[in-house]
Amino acid sequence: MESLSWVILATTISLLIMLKLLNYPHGRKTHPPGPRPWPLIGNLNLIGPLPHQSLHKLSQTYGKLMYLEFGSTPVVIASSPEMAKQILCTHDRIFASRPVMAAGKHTTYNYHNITWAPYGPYWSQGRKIFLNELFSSNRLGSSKYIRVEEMKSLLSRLHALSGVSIVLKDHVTRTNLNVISRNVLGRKYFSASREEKEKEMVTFEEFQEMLDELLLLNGVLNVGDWIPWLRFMDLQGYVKRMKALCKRLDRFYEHVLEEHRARMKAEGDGFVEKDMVDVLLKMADDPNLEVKLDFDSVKGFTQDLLAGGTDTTSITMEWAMSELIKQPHIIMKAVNELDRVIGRERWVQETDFPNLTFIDSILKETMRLHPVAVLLAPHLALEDCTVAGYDIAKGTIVFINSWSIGRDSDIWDDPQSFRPERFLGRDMDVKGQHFELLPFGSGRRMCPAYSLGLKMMRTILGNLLHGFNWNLPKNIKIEDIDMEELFGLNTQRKFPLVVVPEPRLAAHMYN
Ligand code: HEM
Repeated sequence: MESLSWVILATTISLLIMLKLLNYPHGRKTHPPGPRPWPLIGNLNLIGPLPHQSLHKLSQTYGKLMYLEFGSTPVVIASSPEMAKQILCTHDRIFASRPVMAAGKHTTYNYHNITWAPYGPYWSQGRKIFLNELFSSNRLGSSKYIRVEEMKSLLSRLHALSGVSIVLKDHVTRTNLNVISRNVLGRKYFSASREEKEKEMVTFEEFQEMLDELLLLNGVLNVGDWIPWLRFMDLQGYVKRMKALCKRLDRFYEHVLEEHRARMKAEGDGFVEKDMVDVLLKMADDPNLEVKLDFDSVKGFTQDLLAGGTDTTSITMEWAMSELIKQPHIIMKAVNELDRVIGRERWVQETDFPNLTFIDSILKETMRLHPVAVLLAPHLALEDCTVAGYDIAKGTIVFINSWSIGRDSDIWDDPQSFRPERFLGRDMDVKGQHFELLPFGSGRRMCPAYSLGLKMMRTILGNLLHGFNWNLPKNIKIEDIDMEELFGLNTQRKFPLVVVPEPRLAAHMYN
């Protein structure tokens, strides 16, 4: 009896494999060109540890709209401005959802945040809250003092480290996390070191490590997502890690919410929202809200804000400084602009940016070559659709390869070179209207906080260059700076950039 079952199973699998091979491409649908998928694994064998680079190479053979199968899931990759425009603008609504994936389920309270929420009333209400309540120009204006204070504190911290080798990203991340947590949570909930740990439940390093793990797990190719019948085995152990991380993060959010709820209760009718968690908690209490928010929503949204606002900016700063240190003449040009526009007796402010066109070009050039979200976030086709004459079936997962678009020689002269001048006098911004440059995406799912991200990056980069000369540690030469990447939802340098700051302005400026 047992051997009969084995024969039936083997025959069924062979038949399935033969049907798959005979039926490629499927039915009458003409999906975009792409490599022939293998049974069971599809094209996963072609994807290396840096998926955006593997896909970039494949697109040079198969074209700017390419069809693959990851396991049994249909996937389309768009690698040109025109194809990105088709997905994010022409057919924006059809591609406005997110796929169901383990990261959304296990690390964001079962899709209760914005980033992983499927397109629908919950997402659209959350997005409105982000845009109208949390990132409105009024709110960004009234929290400017926090950004100014934290910027000053970064500059004096770096001044105290003059002549010392530092991991630049750690310092910028700390500043971002301070800004974001004061905005979102009302204060810094992290103690500076383990010695001070009794003051708070988590140190800055521990929280940073949790965020790194979160971003990594949100970007990994988890086999169970693509080959559903293997899901239960959790072959790479990612789901186990997601669940463990979620528990640790949840303890932290519970602690934050408990404090906020206690103040809300104590103040009763006189309660006034002081931070974003207050705003969200008040909404969770609102019976008239179109879609009910619960405490998981408050935690999910809070996590979006903390994770979205911290690493994105510091990773971009680290890439910018890595490129600049390799080309000191660009730093000289930037510093000349700063001396001319700002002078030596004040720091760069957010309002200076219309006059700092070269620094702005450095930022754009950094985001062209090193977009943090190299594949944006996955989009899901909600309906069958035709793009550039090809059929894309409902349920297809679409990635926009913004890394590849930034390296396309049809669009960019000498694309591999870091040349900020290419943006001078060119009418191209990063706000989702120019599909050649999409660091924040475009359309309905575009980053809702791009304006905060830009404010932070511009002032940090401007002041790092204004306040310091940057050297490499003695034993490191410019040729030693490699530009290897580590893939994740945010793609960062594989090896952190170590630099030595030397003050450039008079000592009183740093106090
Ligand atoms: C350098 C700064 C930043 C960059 C480059 C960036 C980039 C992006 C990108 C590429 C997306 C996905 C777009 C798509 O799916 O097509 C995104 C979405 C998102 N970002 Fe940002 N971001 C930045 C800063 C921030 C900040 C400061 C926050 C919050 C404080 C934030 C919160 C979010 C959220 C919640 C989403 C999900 C939107 C949705 O699915 O509807 N980001 N961001």
